[in-house]
Parts: sequence; structure tokens; C-alpha cells
Amino acid sequence: MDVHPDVERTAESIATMETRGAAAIADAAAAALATQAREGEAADPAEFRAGMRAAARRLRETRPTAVSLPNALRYVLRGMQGEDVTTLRDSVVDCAETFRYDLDRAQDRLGRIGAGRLRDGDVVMTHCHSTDALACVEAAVEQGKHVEAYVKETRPRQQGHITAKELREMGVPVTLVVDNAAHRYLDECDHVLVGADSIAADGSVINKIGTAGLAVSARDRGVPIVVAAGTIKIHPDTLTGAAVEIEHRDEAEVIDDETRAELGDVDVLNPAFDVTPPRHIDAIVTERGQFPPESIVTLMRELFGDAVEAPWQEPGDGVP
Ligand SMILES: O=C(COP(=O)(O)O)[C@H](O)[C@H](O)COP(=O)(O)O
Repeated sequence: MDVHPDVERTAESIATMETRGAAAIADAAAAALATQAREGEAADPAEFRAGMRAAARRLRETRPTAVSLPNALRYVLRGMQGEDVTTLRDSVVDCAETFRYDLDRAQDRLGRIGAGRLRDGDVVMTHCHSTDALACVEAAVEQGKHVEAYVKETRPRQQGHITAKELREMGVPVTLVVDNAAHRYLDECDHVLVGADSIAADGSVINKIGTAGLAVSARDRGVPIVVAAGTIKIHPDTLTGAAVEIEHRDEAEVIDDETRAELGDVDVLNPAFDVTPPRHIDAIVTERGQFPPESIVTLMRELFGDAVEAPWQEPGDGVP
């Protein structure tokens, strides 16, 4: 079944990482579902529902690791109610708008909670680019605290540059360092502050490749590791033992054609994310408060229950 061109465009922009970062991906997916509902050409309720499921599947298949994407799709499709096309359409559009509004508010709230951990004069080290992590720094700055940052470059796509720019816009002094220099500068830092793409039931945090190594180094240097992540990053499937799929991206992000020709028969691996175990994390800051990683499972049960649905599936199709 064809999906609305806007859904196709959004899916492309997520897959190519023009839209990236777990929160932005969730927001874009909800907006695309709203467009599918508003502008799709369904003749009857069954066709409307099938179109929504097809749109959600197209968005779902773009990137596998950030659970904010399926959580957004689940939220919007669960709100699809009605016996005629107009009612169905209105319910999806309303639900998508509520989701996007709540996502924004949740980030503001978790930012204020995370800011409570930052004292005047503190130095943070960041990895990748996380809007949740930056919300904590922004709130601290708004409270009048002076915060400085070491920003890891984050090879291969250098999302650290985005972080550096946004921190500078907040007036935060920034020192950009190559990833391998993190250990050297941790003694000058008071916190490691990162985001998350998914949080598993045991409190493990799945985030940009390099987070796990940074956390090991930070433990070694006695620097607390704070993960800023809205509850949309909680991965309900992990409650029943499912593993979080780690995305592997193209080797072209790591080496160019010329280098490839020079290297010859060499394998290149480009995993986009890694898993930091709960013992290396001090706190997970959400819009519902901050939690030790081990207690995330309680929040997970409260928010998602035990049954995880895949409402984008066609009836009778067993594959989520
Ligand atoms: O790992 C990344 C982004 O990876 P990529 O660049 O591969 O998408 C971010 O730390 C999380 O998605 C959290 O971001 P946010 O806090 O903005 O949701």
C-alpha cells in the first residue's frame, strides 16, 4: 500500500540521518502519521486503518535502535479510534499533536530536574548530540549557573560539532576534544552527561557508540555518569527479554573510496550504538524524576504494563 509522500520523505530523512537523535526522530514520526491521517485518501475506515499501519511500518523500518520511534508510533496508533473516516482522522491528528506537545514539555521538565545536579562552576563532558542532555545544561544556565563543557567530537559523524555549537549559543564555554582524549580530560570534569536511544529493563543504556567506553573511563576517574532521557526512551520489549538491536551503518561513514582502495581487503565495522551496563551509570534523569538505573524497571511497568503491542502489524501477521 502506498503511503503519503510526506511519510516517505520523513522516513528518508530519518534513514539518512538528516533527522537524527531519538527525540527528534519520535517527533518527526508522529508528525508524519498526522499528515498521513489528514491527507491520506482512504475511502472507508478499513482502508484508513491499513494506510496508517503501512505508514507506521515504513517509519519503523528506518532505524532500529532508538525505541522512541516505535514508542511514538504505538502512542499515536493506540489513539486511533472511531467508526468513520472523519472520526478516525481527527483522533490520530489529536493524538499526534498531544504526543508532540508532551514530548516537548517532558524535555523541559527533565532539563529542570537534571539542572539540579549541576552546581555553579561545574564542568560536564558530553558525547554525541542529545537534546535531553542539553536541556539540563540550558536549564542550569537559565538558573544563573556557570557551566563549562568538554565536548567529544564523536566519530564518525561528529555530532559533537552540533553540541558544541548549541552550547556556545547558550553561552557555555566549550572545549572540543577528539574521542580518544576523553580519559585525559576527565579529571577536569564534574559530570559525564549523555542522552539515550533506549533504556533496557535492567537499566542498561543504549546510546551513541563510545558511550560505554566513556563510562568505564569516568568510573576509573570517579566522575559521575548522568544519562538524561525522557521516558519515551524506555524500551518496553526488553521486559520480556528482547535485545535492543544495534544499528550498523555503512563503512563509507568511516573511510572514503580512496582509503578503501588503499586498504584493500580489510573489514570495516561501523556500529552506531553501544550498551553501557547499569553499574557504570549513576543516575537516569527523566521527566518523572531521577532514578538509579536498577529502578527503571518499576517505571517501565508503570508506563507500559507487561504487554507490548505492535499496532502497525497487519492482523494475523506475527512479525512485529
Ligand atoms: O545517540 C544519540 C544520537 O545518535 P544518532 O546521531 O545516530 O541519531 C543521542 O545521544 C540520543 O539519540 C539521544 O538524543 P536526544 O536526547 O536528542 O533524544
